[in-house]
Amino acid sequence: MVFDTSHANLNALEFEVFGVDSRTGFMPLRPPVGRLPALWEVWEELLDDARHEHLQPGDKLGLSFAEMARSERWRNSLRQIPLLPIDDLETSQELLRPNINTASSSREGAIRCQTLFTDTPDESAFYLCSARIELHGVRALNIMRSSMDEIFVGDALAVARLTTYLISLSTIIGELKSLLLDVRKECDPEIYYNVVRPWFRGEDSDTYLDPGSGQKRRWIFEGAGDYTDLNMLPPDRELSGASAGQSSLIHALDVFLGVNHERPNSPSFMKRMQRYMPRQHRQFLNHLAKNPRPLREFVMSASSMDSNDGALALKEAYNHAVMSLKEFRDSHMIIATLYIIGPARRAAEVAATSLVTSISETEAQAGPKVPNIVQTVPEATHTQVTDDATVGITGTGGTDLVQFLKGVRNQTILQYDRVLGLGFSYSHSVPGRDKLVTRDWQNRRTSKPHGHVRIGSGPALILSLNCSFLDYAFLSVSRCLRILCWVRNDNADEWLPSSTKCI
Ligand code: HEM
Repeated sequence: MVFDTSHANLNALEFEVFGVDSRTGFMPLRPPVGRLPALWEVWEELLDDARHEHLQPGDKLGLSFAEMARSERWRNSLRQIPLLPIDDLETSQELLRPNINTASSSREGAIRCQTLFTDTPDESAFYLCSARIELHGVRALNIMRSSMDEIFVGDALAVARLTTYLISLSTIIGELKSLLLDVRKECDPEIYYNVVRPWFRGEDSDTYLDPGSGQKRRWIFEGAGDYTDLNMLPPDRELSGASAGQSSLIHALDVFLGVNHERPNSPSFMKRMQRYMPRQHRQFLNHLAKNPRPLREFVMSASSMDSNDGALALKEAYNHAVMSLKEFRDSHMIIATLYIIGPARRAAEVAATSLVTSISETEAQAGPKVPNIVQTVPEATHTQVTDDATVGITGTGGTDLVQFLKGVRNQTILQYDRVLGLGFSYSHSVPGRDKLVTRDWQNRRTSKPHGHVRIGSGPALILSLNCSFLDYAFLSVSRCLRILCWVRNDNADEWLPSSTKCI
């Protein structure tokens, strides 16, 4: 099978043009500068002070007066430093990304963190986990590049090679999953949640109650303007917290495999996170997305045009790679549960217990009638984590994390299902009604028929479709009005073309 090559300008992706190195991928080739040039020495000194003083987040449970005073002293010295010139940056738009710490900043085994908020091994392990994934992902990037070349050629040999590449890609994604799960070896969930994580909340991350005023407080970025609501921030002033959702590698895998997280009316979280990537990496993703011959479409047309072993093996390899990415996201949900949801619940329980204890102690001291007790005690004991657990837990990138992570996982599997149906197609009339068995939203195979589709003759037409949208039975009318669909042979536990199996 040979494809029209008239607009195939992506036969060899020029990764280097986009700052993607063939050895380190999205990670910089050289170690980052240890200290900024002399002009910015005053910033470096402030950072030294902050580390020396062991500053604590303002909402830390049991923050002492001494700690509060140290933070305030440090903030005062910050307020007094002169404004340093950044004219060059302003005119050249060098970074083109919002102004906050991000997930982006060698060999895999030889990396270490230069600066930490908390100086804990747990914080270091957390960053190194992301860095190792990014570095290991170089193999995936190289596969993408070679795959694009094969798609450009598009003949039978290319289909065979692409199949091999996709099989390797699945293995690599599986290894990324193991690297992710390895974070558990050196990063303690309680330390991560209570000590490390508060440092990288952004403007849109968890809000929490100020123990003094009882009011919700947010990060205040002094001098950043009078914006109090994220929605009022223009795109270049939005200040999200750091999130590995900014990992260029995972975005690249999505784009390459055709996993689409976009929504019709507002930019998706994933799109928003791309603003926090280095400019060139964002451009790389856009370039990848604009590929005139995306992988998924290639696989779909190969398997609809040809039902030979090669095309079927390609489809299987593609599906397998999508499934691996879905499994990566399953593991990621396990990690998010272990590191955020679990500790948030436990912290809320501790806070609730100490609230009850405080109330009973105060009642015991003050006698049976204690006016205003409910107002004073919660102020002294309420913490950000209680808020988390009762209101809904927010990720550092500002998402309702449980709902969000399930959403992206489901979006991944959607691609798998759609292609799964493609091997089975027929082009003209089918007697009677076909029973249509689908996979449901959670990807559980349903054994009972969900609906029926009735097919007319001549140019095939769907006369009635009786299944819900969420079942998303794959039905696609191709250019020649062929209807592609599948049916399930319940006895043999396999999917068959509807033309060979009419139930
Ligand atoms: C202890 C480790 C981790 C925790 C607790 C964690 C937690 C989260 C949370 C809460 C979100 C929701 C978005 C937000 O509001 O921030 C998220 C998103 C995301 N994280 Fe992680 N994460 C961890 C490690 C990683 C690593 C190592 C990677 C890969 C480099 C990664 C990749 C992603 C991606 C790509 C998203 C966007 C959603 C998706 O594509 O599935 N995470 N993470």
